[in-house]
Amino acid sequence: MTNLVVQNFAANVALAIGASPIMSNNGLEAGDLAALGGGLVVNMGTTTSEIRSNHLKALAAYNAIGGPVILDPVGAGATQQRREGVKALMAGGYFDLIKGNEGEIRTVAGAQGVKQHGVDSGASQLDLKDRITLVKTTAARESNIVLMSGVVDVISDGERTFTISNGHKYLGEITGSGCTLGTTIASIMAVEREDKLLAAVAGILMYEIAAERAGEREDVKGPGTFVPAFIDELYHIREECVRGDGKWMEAAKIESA
Ligand SMILES: Nc1ncnc2c1ncn2[C@@H]1O[C@H](COP(=O)(O)OP(=O)(O)OP(=O)(O)O)[C@@H](O)[C@H]1O
Ligand SMILES: Cc1ncsc1CCO
Repeated sequence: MTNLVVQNFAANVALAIGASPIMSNNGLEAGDLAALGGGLVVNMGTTTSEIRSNHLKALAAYNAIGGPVILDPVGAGATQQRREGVKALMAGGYFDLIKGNEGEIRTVAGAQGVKQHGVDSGASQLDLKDRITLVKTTAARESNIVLMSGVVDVISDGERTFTISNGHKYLGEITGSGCTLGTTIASIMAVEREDKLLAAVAGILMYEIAAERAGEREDVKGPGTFVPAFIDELYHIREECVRGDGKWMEAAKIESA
């Protein structure tokens, strides 16, 4: 259940990595979809009160059978409606993973006075140490996984915390890079059920290493040519995985925090 801006992009990212997307804004069919064994992304990017009620129905359906659910509180710190929306969703069920940029995760954590001017985070207000502490404590409080994306991503399940420094600047110059990172993670969480943090880290690395490969290509001249190259590189990493070739992971820049 993603926003109207990125639906097509998110479906293409899902296909590239070998997942099987279905864009459904109808909470009444969520029970049938949950039974298929996939994951759910609840993305608040273009939410209305009607969409929120569908999100809550879907959340209940996936929670009922333990299917993995991700919350992407897009633009959470930008408007009062979105701040209230985050609270309503978090009170309405369990999210296995909450992901967002700095402004969004600060809002999820309950910080006052966060001022996002759009869906982007804007200039960072926190140093890396404070970002790590915020992510770790919020994950411990919610008993789930929290991912704060950015140039350096911070992810924690409250006990294990990692920073990941892969990615490419063009990810910050296109719409939906955070949203489709959520699509990627949800797809892997649907398959790797034992260790959700491992699933999420694998998704981040696949996504960001594909972005690095795309950004370095000679045919990529800027954000416009980056998007199709990025989808191709996600597809290439998926093909390498299918062949049992895991060399792509040697590019991982991950540290325990
Ligand atoms: N300058 C950058 N260098 C490397 N990676 C980046 C950069 N900017 C963003 N990213 C990566 O892009 C992805 C999305 O992160 P970002 O924080 O930009 O999401 P977002 O603000 O929620 O995006 P959107 O609202 O456009 O969906 C992450 O994988 C992040 O690591
Ligand atoms: C630009 C934009 N506005 C609402 S959702 C979205 C896509 C990036 O999250």
